[in-house]
Amino acid sequence: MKIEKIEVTTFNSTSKKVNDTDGHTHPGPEHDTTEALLTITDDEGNKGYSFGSPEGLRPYIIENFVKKVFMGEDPRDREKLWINLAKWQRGSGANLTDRSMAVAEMALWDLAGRATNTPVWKMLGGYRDKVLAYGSTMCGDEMEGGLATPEDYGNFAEWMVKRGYKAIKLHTWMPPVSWAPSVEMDIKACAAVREAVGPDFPLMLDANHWYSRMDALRLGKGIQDLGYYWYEEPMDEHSTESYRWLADQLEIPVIGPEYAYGKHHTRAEWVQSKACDILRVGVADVGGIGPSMKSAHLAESFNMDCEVHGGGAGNLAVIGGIMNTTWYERGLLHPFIDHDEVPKHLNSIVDPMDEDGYIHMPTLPGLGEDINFDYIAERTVS
Ligand SMILES: O=C(O)[C@H](O)[C@@H](O)[C@@H](O)C(=O)NO
Ligand SMILES: [Mg+2]
Repeated sequence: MKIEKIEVTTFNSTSKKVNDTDGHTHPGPEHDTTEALLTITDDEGNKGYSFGSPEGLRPYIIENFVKKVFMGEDPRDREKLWINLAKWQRGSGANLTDRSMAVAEMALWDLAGRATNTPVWKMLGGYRDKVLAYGSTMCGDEMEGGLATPEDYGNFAEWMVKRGYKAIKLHTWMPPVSWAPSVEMDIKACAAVREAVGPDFPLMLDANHWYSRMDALRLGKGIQDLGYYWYEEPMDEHSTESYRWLADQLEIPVIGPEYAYGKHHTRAEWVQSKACDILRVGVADVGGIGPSMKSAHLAESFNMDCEVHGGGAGNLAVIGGIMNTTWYERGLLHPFIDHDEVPKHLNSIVDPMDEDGYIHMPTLPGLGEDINFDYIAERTVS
């Protein structure tokens, strides 16, 4: 098997989500967008697919990095190809991102799964065929009836419990909301949710990223008193020592890192430094499924859980292949967003949740995405 073709199909679609000036996602008016599909084809006609952004898969990235490393190589040699791509990253002038690496690497996994009629989560070890989901809210906003007040969070939590979620994570208010960040308001929102769901329901807080140590400690103690299950990303994650300092002072488990650069190497530093009680990894954050599995296995070696950041086929596959995890992050949710609505470029969502709150691993070969190729072909722009 030899990689013969690497193509990016950019196509028109629509979205009901918009990003604020801090990059956080919120509901918005339906608008046109462009998406991108990477296709890798080998000399036996096997194909692997992976969705990404047109910017992350732009010709400069594909021609100068992905093709240089992948073309002519055996698509099954994922570790060799990923390492060689990672070596290019250092000299790429920050053009080759972990997220772009992840899209390219996941297309290799998808090709291998489709070629052998095997779901990727089974190739990764097939540890579980279903996983409980937690409802992960969007960041707070100032929308009437949205996530604008602690009561809004409490009401939405009641809805999520009725929908079947067995845990809930809040993302509270962050800039550019005019008065955010606010430790007091974060604690009020967490208290309203605790009140809404009762004393034993698992709750987590994913805070503002930019709090100071003292504010992060104050907030951590506040949610600790409310019996929260884990505390996530209250400070800039590039200060490992700040998280070691915080974790040392709190009973509530501190989880991370989510977005700190450095892949599985950074995660090794966090475990070694005792900067987290639960490790965090996501395919987009560390460059794909391979480095995610390395991170999860690292945590396992320390009897530590590793909770996966974000939804989607790649993260779900990692969860299906590892023992030391409990949840699938389903979201980001909002009262104005129907998470069960099927994106137009798919025939079905990859993470339907049953009435008991479980996501079942996909049965399709490869990553398991049920791609609507006709829709993509009809709206291809390049
Ligand atoms: O807006 C963001 O920072 C991300 O969407 C983030 O909130 C979300 O993916 C997350 O932190 N999950 O844990
Ligand atoms: Mg997070």
